[in-house]
Amino acid sequence: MSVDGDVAVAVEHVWFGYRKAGSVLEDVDFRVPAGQSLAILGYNGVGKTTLLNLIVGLLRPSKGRAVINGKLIASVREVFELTERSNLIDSMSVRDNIRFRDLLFSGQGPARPTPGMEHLDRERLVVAFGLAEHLDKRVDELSSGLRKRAGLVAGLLFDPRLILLDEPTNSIDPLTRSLLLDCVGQLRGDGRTLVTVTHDLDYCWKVADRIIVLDDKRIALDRMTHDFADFDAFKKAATLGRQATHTDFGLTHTTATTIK
Ligand SMILES: Nc1ncnc2c1ncn2[C@@H]1O[C@H](COP(=O)(O)OP(=O)(O)OP(=O)(O)O)[C@@H](O)[C@H]1O
Repeated sequence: MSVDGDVAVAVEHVWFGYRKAGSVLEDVDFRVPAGQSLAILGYNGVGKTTLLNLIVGLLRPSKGRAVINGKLIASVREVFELTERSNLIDSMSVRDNIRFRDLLFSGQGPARPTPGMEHLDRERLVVAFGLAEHLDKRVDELSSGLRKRAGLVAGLLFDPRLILLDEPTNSIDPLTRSLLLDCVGQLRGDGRTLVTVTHDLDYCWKVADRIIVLDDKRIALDRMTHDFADFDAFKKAATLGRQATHTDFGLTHTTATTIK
């Protein structure tokens, strides 16, 4: 089964459910043209991570298909997925994780620049994300922000063409966030295909060409970001026009009632 030439990812009438959670996605259908930066949005638990896992083949649709175009993206090496727990093995150091990836990918796909394994601490990505001093720490000894940075760098070092990011801006500090936005902007400028699952609307506005909003198991909105006049209009659409209402949580002591 083939995919149209310039399509990097095809999600075709996909249905999926977990045994316990029941149906999660119903008839989800879209294509990601090569070189597009797509953001997938939607409220907690709507099925965004599930969709990413269907694309990379970790899950199998009950109906339809989700495929990566093998003509454009020829090997596993060219696909990088940053998962929420990060794509690293906890019990190994960051350096060993990168070595392991290098070993796994050696001989796969067309010749591409490989990270200088002997001088990892001097690799541009490692230096830029401030990882040099953390290379020999075990992943499970890193803070969650450092783990995210390490996961990103370990994936990007191998020059992927299809980059799938699950909540990349979660738990990172403002400086790293701005580095990440810069980095994603450059990857987008370089024609890589990006699919980001996120709640970060500012990230979408800055580095996504298109947003898909999932709601109630289906695609509720599929729009190009340049279609919106300004960030406020974008934000309204991306949140499906819903607004938080004021809620009294009963946590204040402004009333003089005491429990006896
Ligand atoms: N392994 C699993 N087994 C059973 N149910 C699951 C599993 N993973 C996710 N679910 C359920 O499927 C639904 C979709 O989960 P998913 O993680 O894809 O949502 P999400 O949109 O990424 O959420 P969030 O924004 O909170 O990260 C949720 O109801 C979740 O509880």
